[in-house]
This record gives sequence, C-alpha cells and structure tokens, in this order.
Amino acid sequence: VSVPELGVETSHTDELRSLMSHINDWGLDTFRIEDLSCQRPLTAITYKIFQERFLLRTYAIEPHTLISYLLTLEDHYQQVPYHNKAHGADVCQSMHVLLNASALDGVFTDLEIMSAIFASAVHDVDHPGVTNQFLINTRNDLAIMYNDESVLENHHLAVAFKLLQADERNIFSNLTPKQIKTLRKMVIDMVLATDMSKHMQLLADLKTMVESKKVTGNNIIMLESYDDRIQVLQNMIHCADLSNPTKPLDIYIKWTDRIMEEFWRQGDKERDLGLEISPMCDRHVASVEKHQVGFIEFIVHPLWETWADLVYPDASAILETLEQNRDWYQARLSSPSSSSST
Ligand SMILES: O[C@@H](CN1CCOCC1)Cn1nccc1-c1ccc(OC(F)F)c(OC2CCCC2)c1
Ligand SMILES: [Zn+2]
Repeated sequence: VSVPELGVETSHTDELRSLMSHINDWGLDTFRIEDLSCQRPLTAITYKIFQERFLLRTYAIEPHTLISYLLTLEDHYQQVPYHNKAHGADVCQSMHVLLNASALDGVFTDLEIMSAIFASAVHDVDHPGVTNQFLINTRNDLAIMYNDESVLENHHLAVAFKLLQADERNIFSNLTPKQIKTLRKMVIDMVLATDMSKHMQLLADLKTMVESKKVTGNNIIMLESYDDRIQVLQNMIHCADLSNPTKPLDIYIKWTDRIMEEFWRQGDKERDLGLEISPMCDRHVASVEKHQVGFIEFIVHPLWETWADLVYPDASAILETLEQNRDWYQARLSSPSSSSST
C-alpha cells in the first residue's frame, strides 16, 4: 500500500513540500499548512516529524499504518474555534523544535522522543471547546466519568489510545511490551501535565531543577532519574501548549482571535443556561488586550523565562519575541483605538 510523498493528498505539492522544509523552525505557519494540506495539518506535520527523526525505521512503523492512525486522530479533533486539529499540529511542531535544543543534545532516547511527539499530536483530541470547570458545573458525562479530575486531559488520552486498538492503526505493533509500557506511561504523564491546574506546581518544580541544574562539559543537561526526565518533558509540552504568545505577532493574533471566540461561545452557553459567565467568556465585556497582557505577565512569561534558563541560550530568541509581543498588546491597551483583530 503506497502513501503520498507528504502523507496527504494535495494539489499544492511543491508549495507544501517547501513549507515542510521549515519543520525545524520556530514560527512555522500552521495555518498555511492547514490550507496547503487540504485541511490535514496534523497528519502532514506529524508524518514529516516522524520521517525527519527516522522513527518509522527505528520502530518498524509501516507508512500506511502511521497515515491511517494520523488521519483518524485528526478526524477526532472537533471543529471548535481553537482546540481543533490546527492546535494539535502546532503543539506537535513546537514540541519538535523544543526537543532540538542543543542543551538537550543526546539527552532523550528515541522512545522518549517518539512519546513526546505522539503526546503532543494527541494531547487535545476530541476537545469539546469548553473548560474542565464548565464540564464539572454542567455535570457533563465526561466529568462524571473522570470524577472532576483532569476531565478533558483524561478523555484526550483515552480517545488517543482507543484509536490504536485497530490493527490497521496500531503504529506501535512492533515495539516490545516493555517499550509499549514505558511509552504509555510517559504519554499519560505528559498529557495530564497539560491541565492548567497543574501549572503552578510544574513551574515550581522546574525552578528547583534550574537552581540545581547539573550540566556536562559542553553545557548539556544531565537528567538521572525518570522523575527528572519526565519533569522536563512535562514542562516542554506545557511550554509548547502555551507557545502562542512566543510566535510571530501575526500568527499569535490569529490564535488569540480563535481562543477568544471559543471562550465567548462557552460564555454564550453559560448565559443561555443561566449560569454565571466564566472570566473572559462574556463577548459583551471584551478586554482582549488586557487579558493577553495578564496571561503573559502571570503565566506565559514566568514559564518561558524559567525554560529559557534551563536550556540557556537556546530559547533566548523565543523569550525576546514574547516580550516584544507583550509590549505590542500593552501599547494597544493605552491607545483608544485598541481592538485585537485590526
Ligand atoms: O486559559 C488559559 C489559562 N487560564 C487560567 C486561568 O486564568 C486565565 C488563563 C490557558 N489556556 N488553556 C487552554 C487554552 C489556553 C489559552 C491559549 C492561548 C491564549 O491566548 C493566546 F495566546 F492565544 C489564551 O488566552 C486566554 C484568554 C486571555 C487570557 C488567557 C488561553
Ligand atoms: Zn492544548
């Protein structure tokens, strides 16, 4: 069974191929890939990364099996404004770039790398476009199923692993039982770490690691225990998940427009249900710029500043872009003409 060169059928082969040659660059335009890949950004990007890292060869993965899994995974991302397949593709590509930090050169095994790429690709599958708190408040079946604990994150994992059960989609069929056990544990630990309620603990532990950082002669980080290794991978996927404000401004603004529309639709549902409208979810009381400045000040910058310390000097340019983007939103706050989309 043959598969197309780029994993997806496209009438823009040359343009898509040339865009894909930038798979290792921060700021790759996921939206353009979504258009050129005929709405298959997750399949196109993840397939390219597996090829780029020789994972098909290392783990004897059949190309058509990988494509079959990725197409089905992509179809299980819901068509919501932000938490859709383009976000999954974006976090996967961002994770791929973060794994290439020279401070992490040779640190992670192929299995850990494949676990991280897989976790990123699947991390928001079947996201309904509402928050954990909304699912809990409305006694949604998912909240009942997962007892109000990391409801969405548990669901994303269950869906991702369920899709593997079909033989034609089982990309890990040639791994040893021990490898599958290890991969499954690491993927679960990484996706559960994308629950925003874990943010403060994750950041505190990362700061402790930075203070006690041990490096080899050529400034490569030494990670002895599983706990240290998974902690770095958990912070990495968390950084990738919160990387929108660190991207080129035109791309960042598009993500902001999407998340706000998704939050406002949740607010519309809360209003219709007579529930209190969640913070930032009332489209009639919008202060997009103010919230982005706060999001960067209190959550994104503290995280990325600490990450940049850990992998110094690898993420310095990313931190620079983040600070420029914060200043841009800050400047629009003061001027009366402020509105995020123009
Ligand atoms: O919701 C965020 C965490 N909350 C925790 C409670 O305080 C407010 C922030 C993170 N999160 N979780 C899922 C998606 C996102 C999320 C991702 C990109 C976001 O903005 C931009 F970069 F696109 C984003 O912005 C919201 C609206 C204004 C401030 C935060 C949110
Ligand atoms: Zn996400």
